[in-house]
Amino acid sequence: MNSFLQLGLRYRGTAAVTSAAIIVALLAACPWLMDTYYLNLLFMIGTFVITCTGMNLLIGYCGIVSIGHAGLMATGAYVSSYLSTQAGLSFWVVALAGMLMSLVIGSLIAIPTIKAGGVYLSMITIAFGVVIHEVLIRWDAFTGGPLGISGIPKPELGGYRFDLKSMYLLVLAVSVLVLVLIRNLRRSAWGRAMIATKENEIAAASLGIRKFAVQYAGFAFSAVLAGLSGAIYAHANSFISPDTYHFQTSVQLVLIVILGGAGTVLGPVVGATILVFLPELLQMEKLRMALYGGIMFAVLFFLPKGIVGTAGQLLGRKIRGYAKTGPSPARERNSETPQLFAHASSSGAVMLELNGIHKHFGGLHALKDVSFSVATGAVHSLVGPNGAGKTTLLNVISGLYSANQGTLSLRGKSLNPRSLSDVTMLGIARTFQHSRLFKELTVLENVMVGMAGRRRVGFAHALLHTPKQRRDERVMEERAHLLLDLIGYEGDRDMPASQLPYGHQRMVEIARALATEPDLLLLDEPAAGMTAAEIGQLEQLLRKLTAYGLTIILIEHHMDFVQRISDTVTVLDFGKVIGTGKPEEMLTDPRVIQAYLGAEEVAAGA
Ligand SMILES: Nc1ncnc2c1ncn2[C@@H]1O[C@H](COP(=O)(O)OP(=O)(O)OP(=O)(O)O)[C@@H](O)[C@H]1O
Repeated sequence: MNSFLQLGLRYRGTAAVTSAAIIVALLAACPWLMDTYYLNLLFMIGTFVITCTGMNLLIGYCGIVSIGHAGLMATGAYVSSYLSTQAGLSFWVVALAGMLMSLVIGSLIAIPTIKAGGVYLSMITIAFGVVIHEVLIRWDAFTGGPLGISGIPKPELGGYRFDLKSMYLLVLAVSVLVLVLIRNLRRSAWGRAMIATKENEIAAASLGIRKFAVQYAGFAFSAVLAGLSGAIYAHANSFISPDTYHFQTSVQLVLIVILGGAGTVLGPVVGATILVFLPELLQMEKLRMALYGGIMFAVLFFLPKGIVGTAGQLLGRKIRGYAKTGPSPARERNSETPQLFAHASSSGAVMLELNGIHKHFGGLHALKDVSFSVATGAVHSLVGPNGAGKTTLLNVISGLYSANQGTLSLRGKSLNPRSLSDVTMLGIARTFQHSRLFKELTVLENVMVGMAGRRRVGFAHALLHTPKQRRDERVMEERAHLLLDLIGYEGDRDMPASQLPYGHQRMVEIARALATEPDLLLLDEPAAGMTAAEIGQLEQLLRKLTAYGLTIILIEHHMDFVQRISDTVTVLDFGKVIGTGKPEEMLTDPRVIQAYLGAEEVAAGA
């Protein structure tokens, strides 16, 4: 049955490639099938597809809504037009120069944009678009001012001068290439890292993913594509002026992505086709902005996932680039995987040492002079009533918070973390009190994204789907399967994580943390919400991990579980350590019972 299913899905994959090839062939035949009016419209769609595929990377995958990309198109268009009209350089050289300048300007704008984040992010891009538009109007010597640049020559290749037909074919070829590149990227560790950062910055950082690196890569690539599309448009049209790169153009670009479906490979194609044809069909040139506003409102209200995203949902499967052409092939489960943890240190030595840790939140003193050490290969539990400071301590160890006072050392070396991702790379992984799986990613991808910090190939390898990228991807996929075997996950690994029952989410989150190859694993209430059977499975897993040499710090409220699994227990109350010792001693200590139950209940019980 399974092999029938796989055969069917493989057929479906081949059918998709064949259909795409037929559509491209039909589009390539268009110059001989239609008049110049429609060919011009198709050409416009192509230039939008190139820019908006880059913007889709930014909006749909990185979660950055740029409303200033018209400024980057203008950069490519003006630099290439200036160089070809003033210096007589060939289109191929000036287009490259336009792309490079867009990359430089895009990089300059990406830095403050990514650093600012949140609502300021889009405001910076709007300001950028407005500034560029002003520059185009006022810098006469370079831009020709309000009159723009005219007489821009058509590209030439080996003595052949391009006309509308060949420009259209060039745009078609570039659009197809760009769509393939983005599809490749989405299926790589870079694509997974981008989506992880967009969904949950903190969880992504806890896997060693540096937000700036992945978002900058997305911004830079989108800037290059905007520059390229600007250069192609300028040389096809022979004339450009500031009017082409108005604020309205930036809004139109965002609308194309959202209408088509942000985060879907084909979204920009569908969005651009509708937004180019619709005003023509409705003869609404003067009311174009009002029409865009109406469409934006309708899409956000009725189709928040855009046309392709919604169609994918309705069809019951994803039309996204990452949708696999078949389920992961049937494989033998392998729950004994010590090779995954070959680097773990020898037991007995001190793994982590905390000395006089203090943490304040304004007037609240959440941690007061916390000191204890954690032995390698041990399960060290942190217990204490609600608000005692357990999670705060885990946040300090994992680098999410920095301590106001005190020192930490890992394997005898001072742990002076600057960020969560730095700490992960030093060999500390964590889970969170409430599940933070990435819902847009599948179960398998959630585990694979845990390897993105250490095992990500170069951006160019990911874009081009090189043999090295394919090799690395296979290794990561195999490791992810082994980790899912290890946690005893029996369900569908290609299912989106959003559909997992809660207990499974917690276990998959542990597999994801293990994918970062830690020596020390921090678990914040992993058994919360689990059934008794699932807690039993968790217990077995933790025993196996410590047998492989991992050290575990566990926050848990299930005291019988803590008693069974822990080598050492530290009890916190009001941010202070009230004791560290063997579980049977600590959990029966009157101070601990009092901290949990409160003095009055203890007295009443006595
Ligand atoms: N980011 C923060 N800003 C302000 N106060 C905080 C912050 N994080 C924690 N606190 C406060 O610090 C104290 C300790 O909280 P913490 O979450 O560490 O306790 P806990 O022992 O993990 O509790 P629980 O078992 O309920 O999770 C609480 O009073 C909490 O409100």
